[in-house]
Amino acid sequence: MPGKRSNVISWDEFFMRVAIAAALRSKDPKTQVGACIADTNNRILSVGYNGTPSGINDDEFPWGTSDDPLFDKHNYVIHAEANAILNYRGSLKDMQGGRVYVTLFPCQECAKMLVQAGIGEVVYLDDKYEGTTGNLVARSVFDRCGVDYRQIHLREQALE
Ligand SMILES: O=c1ccn([C@H]2C[C@H](O)[C@@H](COP(=O)(O)O)O2)c(=O)[nH]1
Ligand SMILES: [Zn+2]
Repeated sequence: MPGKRSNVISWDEFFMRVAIAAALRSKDPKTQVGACIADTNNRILSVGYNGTPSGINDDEFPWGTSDDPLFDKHNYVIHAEANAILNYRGSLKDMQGGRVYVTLFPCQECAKMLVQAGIGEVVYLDDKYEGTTGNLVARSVFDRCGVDYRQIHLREQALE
């Protein structure tokens, strides 16, 4: 009888790859973000990526930044973490102590939302806004609210 495969990917890697797959759906030409929420039993609860509100066609949306707030994408886009929380159709109680896997360290608004959703740990890939005010506030929110956060790095993985 053949033995079982042993070189399977870890839960961390699995959920982060799901978050990456979600980010691939993003129409933002500069920054694509994906989020995957897993519960304490390693079940995926929800997934999201940064995109426009459902009433705005993301194919026709002007995806730039502008001095005019009405034409700046930042004022319209729903962040990946927010979409992951909002996409969940079950009870928010299910997220208590769960983990969110994000391809980019959350902004301060998402940090507050993740705390309120009951997320216990943030696992992230990229931190390209490290050191900015929003990034420092987000870390402060997590620190004050007892939410752990850690960065992971993915290795190349082919199916064998
Ligand atoms: O917590 C976050 C922070 C940002 N995003 C999204 C929102 C925007 O679509 C991009 C950021 O655009 P920049 O041009 O890099 O400022 O990332 C998110 O989903 N979650
Ligand atoms: Zn955000």
